[in-house]
Amino acid sequence: MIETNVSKHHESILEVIQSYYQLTKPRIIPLLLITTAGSMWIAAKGQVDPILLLVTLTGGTLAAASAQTINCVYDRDIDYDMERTRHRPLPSGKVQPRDALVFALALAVASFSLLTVFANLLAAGLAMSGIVFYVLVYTHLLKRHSTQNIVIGGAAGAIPALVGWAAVTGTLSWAAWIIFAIVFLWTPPHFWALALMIRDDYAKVGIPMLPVIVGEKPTVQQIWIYTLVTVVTTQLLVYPLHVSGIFYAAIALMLGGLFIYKAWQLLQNPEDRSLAKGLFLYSISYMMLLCLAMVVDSLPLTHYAINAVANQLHSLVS
Ligand code: HEM
Ligand SMILES: CC(C)=CCC/C(C)=C/CC/C(C)=C/COP(=O)(O)OP(=O)(O)O
Repeated sequence: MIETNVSKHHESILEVIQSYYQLTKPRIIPLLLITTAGSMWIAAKGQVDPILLLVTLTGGTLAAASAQTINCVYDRDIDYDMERTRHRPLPSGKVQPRDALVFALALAVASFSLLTVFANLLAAGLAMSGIVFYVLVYTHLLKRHSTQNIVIGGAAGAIPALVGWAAVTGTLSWAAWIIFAIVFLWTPPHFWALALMIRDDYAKVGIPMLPVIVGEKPTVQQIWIYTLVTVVTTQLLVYPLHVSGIFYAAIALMLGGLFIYKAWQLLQNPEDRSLAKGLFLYSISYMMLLCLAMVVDSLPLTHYAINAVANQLHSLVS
């Protein structure tokens, strides 16, 4: 009897923890952290202090979790009406809105303190501005009112790249803004590909996502343009900025080529949902591998290997 009660108690604690965990929309956070890491490695020229890395990624996680939790509180009405989001902790009644807000505040305070003490005030301030931008500009001002919601709101998702750069250098340089721009420009193809697949859900609750308002063809045209501009922007780190080298340039071109190819296929068949799904899934691998290439390219070992190969080639030719 006692045993049953104890195990029930444990089960409910676990359920509560799981509900709070779900409030943070945890599946998106790793990719935000990968962009932060890519930025940190370039900023540190391949030699990142492991403690600073840990602190920055933890602070970034706490800030993103806070932002997502507040978004869950704000959007609990429409989340209840959409099939995809109905089972989230607030619409399903597992967590009370007030408790979720206290949780979000605690996460934000923890993030700000950690980043201020162990990184710097600029990194901490940027993380907080990410929360404010995502909640105020995207969730409150734009999401329900403009077809440009995710274009402008997408800036919030690009802020972690600035946080990473700031944590390492204490300032923001051109390169930091280029990495910001890469994530910013990548967001419309990433999200609109998904929105093409689930536009009926958004239409049902009156969210003016681009495919709901203008239809498939103009949406895929926009996706096409943003994809091209994203791929061109990735090369600015190589030229004129010279912060990344030949390894990154080659990988970014290959990944970009495939991104363009998939966007082109969709441009030819705007109503094909499996192509939209393919582009959405690829957009995630694309960003992950692109940031990984930034990291590998920045490592001293990579410079060493590329110089060795270049010297070999040189001696073969001469
Ligand atoms: C305003 C900007 C953005 C919007 C509106 C958006 C929206 C979405 C939505 C609705 C999903 C589906 C999630 C679900 O099924 O619950 C998704 C998935 C995802 N997003 Fe975004 N996204 C944005 C920006 C970003 C950014 C900046 C990143 C990271 C750099 C990102 C990373 C991901 C990942 C990794 C997934 C897949 C999650 C999974 O495995 O289910 N997103 N996004
Ligand atoms: C530095 C810092 C704290 C940055 C925060 C950035 C952040 C949390 C970006 C997330 C972007 C995102 C996945 C939006 C989901 O849209 P949605 O909420 O409209 O999706 P839904 O339809 O699933 O609710």
